[in-house]
Amino acid sequence: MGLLVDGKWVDQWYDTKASQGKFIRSESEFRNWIYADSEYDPNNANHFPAQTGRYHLYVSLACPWAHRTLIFIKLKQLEEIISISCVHPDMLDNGWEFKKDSNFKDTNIAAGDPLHHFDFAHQLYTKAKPDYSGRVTVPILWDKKRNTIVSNESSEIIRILNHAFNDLTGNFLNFYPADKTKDIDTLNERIYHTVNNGVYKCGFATTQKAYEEALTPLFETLDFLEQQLSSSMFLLGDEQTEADWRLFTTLIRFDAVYFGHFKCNIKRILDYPKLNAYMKRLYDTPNVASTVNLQHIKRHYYYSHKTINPTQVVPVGPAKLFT
Ligand SMILES: N[C@@H](CCC(=O)N[C@@H](CS)C(=O)NCC(=O)O)C(=O)O
Repeated sequence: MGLLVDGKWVDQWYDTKASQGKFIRSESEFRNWIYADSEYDPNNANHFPAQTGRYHLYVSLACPWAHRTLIFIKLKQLEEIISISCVHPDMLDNGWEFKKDSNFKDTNIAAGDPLHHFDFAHQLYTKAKPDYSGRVTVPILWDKKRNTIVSNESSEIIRILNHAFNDLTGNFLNFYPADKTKDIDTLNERIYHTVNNGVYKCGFATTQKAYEEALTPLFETLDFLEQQLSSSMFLLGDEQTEADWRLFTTLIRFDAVYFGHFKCNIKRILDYPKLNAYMKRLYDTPNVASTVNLQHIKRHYYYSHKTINPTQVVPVGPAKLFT
């Protein structure tokens, strides 16, 4: 685990000393946008045009943020428009790596970097910006034409995928409809801070206080969501929205990883009847189950985070995720 400093790779774990043991996530750096023809402005350097075959999405099958983008590729039927490949689950001294490994083959997604044949994801960042300083994260949405990173911010990549390529795919499913944007944003805000990032705040905390300060709101939100789901199929009624998919990728990792490895162990998702049934409903959405790779998920967290799990032993359980 490390980061780039002025374009040079430095192997360094998260620094929590300056923040009283708290894990603080850094902001994503590449924040450009892809637009459909009618909205694209060629004079704006932050605009990229929606085109078939032009973009490549680098994901980790272990990563909940990258997982959102992969789910949107499936929901929006973008496989023929955007190519995809995945990194190796182990994120060690060199950060994310592209090495191919028959032990971690995914039947749905090719491994490696088919565009540049790089060894490490940090090489993509320095190709896009030679003096880049910051973390090297996935997902990475790459433009093959301008040879640069369009975006490395999953919340924005899913908004792009939700809309920009509609005319090319003919898929007009909208997970961020105009009449629900306020409610989605409100839910996203709470779920991001207390659940999506909340589990990381628990897991990467280096003081008891910082850990407990993250644990309490995490379970308050899970209790709230259990209530919320007592009267509807999805978080905002009987139609899926972006908020559901942002929550799903954390829920599906919870019992297998966050409960043990990140010490989020007041309750499992299995102990929440409504949340568990909801997670199964989302999992059963066509083409979604194929995006869930528990082998990559468990291996990544337990093997890569040596400060939390120095033996790197990966647990065998849980026996089941669904009731
Ligand atoms: N805000 C980013 C966060 C992405 C992120 O933190 N990804 C993790 C993997 S789960 C990562 O690549 N971490 C590497 C690091 O922090 O050095 C997003 O949502 O896209």
